[in-house]
Amino acid sequence: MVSILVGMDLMNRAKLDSIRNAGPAILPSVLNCDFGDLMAEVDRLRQAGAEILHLDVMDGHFVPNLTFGMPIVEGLRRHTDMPLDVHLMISDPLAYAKPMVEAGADLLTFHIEAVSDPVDVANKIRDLGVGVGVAINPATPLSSLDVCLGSVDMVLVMSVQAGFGGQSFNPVALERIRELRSRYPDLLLEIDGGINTETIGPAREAGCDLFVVGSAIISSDDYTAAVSELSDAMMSANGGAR
Ligand SMILES: O=C(CO)[C@@H](O)[C@H](O)COP(=O)(O)O
Ligand SMILES: [Co+2]
Repeated sequence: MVSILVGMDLMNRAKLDSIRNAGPAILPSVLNCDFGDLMAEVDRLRQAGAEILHLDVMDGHFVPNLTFGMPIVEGLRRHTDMPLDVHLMISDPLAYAKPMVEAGADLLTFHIEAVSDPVDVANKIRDLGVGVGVAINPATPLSSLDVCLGSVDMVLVMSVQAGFGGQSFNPVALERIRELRSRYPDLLLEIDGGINTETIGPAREAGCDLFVVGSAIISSDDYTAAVSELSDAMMSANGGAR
């Protein structure tokens, strides 16, 4: 069991490096895809050029929406070698961190609003051998992250209130990305919510590395065209804020 865990840790750390080196990158969220055809949806996203998957885990308690847990993550892990970026919108991230890692998560992100001791949560997730991220909702003061920024690999700046796909982009996220980028030049920054061809460029100019996109891809009839248009908008923006 120990050697299996050690092997899994090495694999997860390698995937974390590939996430870190992928930026700037588009991460499709499967939240609004066809769950009756999930693995084919993942194949379509992969063929469209996606390299990392973003998985939105919601518990119906921290957010008023319920999605999926370890069995789906584990099924996706067996189906694809893409790194799995797991966004935990749950009230008790430590209760599920180890099972999520065992299911195949490569990067586990908890919400700052959900925990009382974010340093302890970050350290315990890191000890599982995966990358650790902290997410912040638009209404939460950015200063609440200060205590744990030295303990995480990534900050996920929410550009919508966590809970649902298809919401409108909140530009407060751009100010936050700018501020975090200027204070922490090497910190991995991800943005999530309302990212489309209009918003991805400004987010890159603000200094963001990873761009989660749900409905702007999934509501398209042609995932390849959607990813390509997003990629063009992302790459033509000046990412020099870093
Ligand atoms: O975490 C969330 C929502 O809480 C996201 O990952 C959404 O799934 C992104 O969807 P769009 O806003 O791009 O439709
Ligand atoms: Co998300």
